[in-house]
Amino acid sequence: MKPLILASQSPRRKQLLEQVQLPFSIQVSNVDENVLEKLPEDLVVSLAYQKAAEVYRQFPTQVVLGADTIVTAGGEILGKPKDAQEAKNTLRKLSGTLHQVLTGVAILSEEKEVTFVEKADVQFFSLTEEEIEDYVKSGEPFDKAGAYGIQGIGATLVESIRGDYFTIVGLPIAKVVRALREFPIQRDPF
Ligand SMILES: Cc1cn([C@H]2C[C@H](O)[C@@H](COP(=O)(O)OP(=O)(O)OP(=O)(O)O)O2)c(=O)[nH]c1=O
Repeated sequence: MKPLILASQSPRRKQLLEQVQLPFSIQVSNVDENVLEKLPEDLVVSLAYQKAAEVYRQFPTQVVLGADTIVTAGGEILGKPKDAQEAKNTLRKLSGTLHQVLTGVAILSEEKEVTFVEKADVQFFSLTEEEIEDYVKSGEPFDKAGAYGIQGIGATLVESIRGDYFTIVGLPIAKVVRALREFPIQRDPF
């Protein structure tokens, strides 16, 4: 049985793995996220794979989990905003729209590799300029794809969702746990 490593600096991903009581450690990967695949589905899987692969190269006897989340709206990929201006522009684009959140997952081990992508639809309320300004001032948008966090103040921007809530937060935890059952990890509480 092998230890599980989460190749992520995301506090949300850490929390979700803790929530299901899987023992794991964290090794942060340093992947250049500017790689541009044509399809959003390919892009998130490729980024998740690269994050996991970088850590797996250093710990080839363990099982490594990587993930990546992006938002797509009107054919555009909206990643993490670089500054307040970009955060505001992103939120203006999402205002009143139905958009998609995609999370790619990659699990690597000596025995096998699994990759998959999960999608959720999110309908935003129409946002006022004041609402956008206030939200950006809160600082919450900066480390988040699409410049919002549904698990935080961003919850007030969301009218409805279709799909797995946890895909939006950054890790479709049920599918991840199910996929991990195929791997020889140290302890499966289920
Ligand atoms: C849409 C949305 C995104 N996010 C977050 C999840 C991800 O952490 C982040 C997207 O950035 P990612 O590049 O997927 O992940 P990360 O840089 O935070 O961490 P790492 O690469 O080390 O794994 O956006 C939320 O927390 N809530 C949301 O509602």
